[in-house]
Amino acid sequence: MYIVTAEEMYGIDQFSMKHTGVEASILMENAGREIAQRIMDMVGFEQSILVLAGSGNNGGDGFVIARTLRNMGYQASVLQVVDDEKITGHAAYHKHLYQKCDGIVDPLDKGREIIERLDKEVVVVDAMVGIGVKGMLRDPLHSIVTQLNQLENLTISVDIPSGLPADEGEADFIAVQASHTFMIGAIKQTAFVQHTAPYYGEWDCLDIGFPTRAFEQLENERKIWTEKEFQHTFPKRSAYDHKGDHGKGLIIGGSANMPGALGLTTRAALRSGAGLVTAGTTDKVIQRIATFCPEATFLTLPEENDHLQYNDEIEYAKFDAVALGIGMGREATSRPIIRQAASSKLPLIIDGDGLTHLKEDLTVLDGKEEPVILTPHPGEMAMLLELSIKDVLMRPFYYAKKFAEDYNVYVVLKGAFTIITTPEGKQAVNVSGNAGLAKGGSGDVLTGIILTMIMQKQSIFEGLCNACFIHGKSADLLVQGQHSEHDLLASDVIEGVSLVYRTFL
Ligand SMILES: NC(=O)C1=CN([C@@H]2O[C@H](COP(=O)(O)OP(=O)(O)OC[C@H]3O[C@@H](n4cnc5c(N)ncnc54)[C@H](O)[C@@H]3O)[C@@H](O)[C@H]2O)[C@@H](O)CC1
Ligand SMILES: Nc1ncnc2c1ncn2[C@@H]1O[C@H](COP(=O)(O)OP(=O)(O)O)[C@@H](O)[C@H]1O
Ligand SMILES: [K+]
Repeated sequence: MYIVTAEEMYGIDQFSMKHTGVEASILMENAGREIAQRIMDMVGFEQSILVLAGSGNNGGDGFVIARTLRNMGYQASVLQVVDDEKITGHAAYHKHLYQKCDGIVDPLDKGREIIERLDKEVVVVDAMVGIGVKGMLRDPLHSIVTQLNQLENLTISVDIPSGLPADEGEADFIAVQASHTFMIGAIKQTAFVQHTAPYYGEWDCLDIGFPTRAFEQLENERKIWTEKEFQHTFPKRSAYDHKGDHGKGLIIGGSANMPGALGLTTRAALRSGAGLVTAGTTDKVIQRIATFCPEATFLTLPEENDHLQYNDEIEYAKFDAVALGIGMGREATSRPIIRQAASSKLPLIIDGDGLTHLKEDLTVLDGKEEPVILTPHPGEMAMLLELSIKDVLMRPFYYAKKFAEDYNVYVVLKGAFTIITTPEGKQAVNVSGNAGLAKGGSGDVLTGIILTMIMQKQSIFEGLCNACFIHGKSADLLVQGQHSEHDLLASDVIEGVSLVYRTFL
């Protein structure tokens, strides 16, 4: 499923109409009928349904929904939240149809009273404004939305909660707080932005017949990565495989105060299926983590002040990929390791403290031909871009893409919705995972899984998406079973990888 801005959605619309000849009022009929079907799955005959219809095509969807529900025997009526003369075009056509089918339309001047007296059992369908919203809602919509948000009624938004912008980057708005949103044709970008996502409530995205080609012509490819994509792309193993077929990974990091991080990454890489994993770290760290990952091999690296020190004896050629920076600390003596690893001919993952070192000298990426993967959380992304965390959270798609393109790297911007971006700007969002992962060590586990995935027979992009999917799904399956979001530990997430494989493969 594609993730779009408002402008891209209008582009899909125009393309579909131009290239297939489908009419806008038919798309509206499809949208309204699909959503009505979903409402019927949720609501009983005994409940009344009040559709709030606005002036644009979103309101037009509302009239189709009300007509379909009434035809199926439901008690539905429309409160028109704009004056009659504002209803034009396809919305006017569907209003006319609705009224010809004996549909009731209450006018705007009754609006305040109707909403004030609304029984809490009444289901509200919000078809006031869709992706055509411009700026802050004006009255009467502003006051209707304020009123509505104080009620506890089940509220189902059509396409997008009214008032909410479809595009990231907007801070000032007032919007319907929906219980459910049924998006039409494609997922709107703000469904994955931290301060706007909660307005959608639970959501689903419905197909209304836009042709695939309409999505393929989009300049920015943004998709959601779900179990379908995971199952479709995850490489199968052959009966004759040997350990060399599943990658020899090197993990460099660890310091006296953070030995566990490296242990988590190493064990996660092993559990997710790497052929061989070597942890390159100080002798002290090896002593502390060796029993946690008995299948790993170790490479003792020199240290100074309990931190890794640059050394030119690492034989990179023996490995297929490197992950670097985990629990490494920020001592300047460790920094040259980044340049050294970047000059190896291997795919390179830079995580945690490695990103802080990288920021000191981004020229280490110059001319590197093999894939480089950065795995920042929003704080690290902000540090790399010299912005505030608030800026990054406001436009995560834009900033991840900008950095990926500017530096020719893959960016895995972590969070409740992790955004994976290729150097060409293609993006995917992983939605698996839960707040049980908001704990120290979760990111280290992800890095281990990423290392393994990029060494398997799949593209780097697919490998990154699958790694994020596995990591989040492990946490999801574990909190559905013996764990909760409170007690879940990063080390549990490693063991949960088995559950993911057994459930989905
Ligand atoms: N072919 C299509 O174009 C389809 C469109 N669909 C629906 O059409 C919607 C987009 O339709 P439109 O482009 O007509 O736009 P909308 O219906 O989203 O909104 C435009 C209307 O909202 C009013 N408005 C905008 N900003 C406002 C503000 N700040 N305060 C108060 N009123 C404001 C405008 O005056 C205008 O009348 C989608 O969200 C979707 O629900 C669906 O019917 C599917 C097919
Ligand atoms: N609320 C959440 N919902 C889903 N995933 C989350 C949530 N919070 C954190 N995560 C995931 O957990 C990981 C945390 O990584 P990071 O912040 O680097 O942690 P650490 O540095 O402690 O290892 C990321 O993969 C992130 O996507
Ligand atoms: K709406």
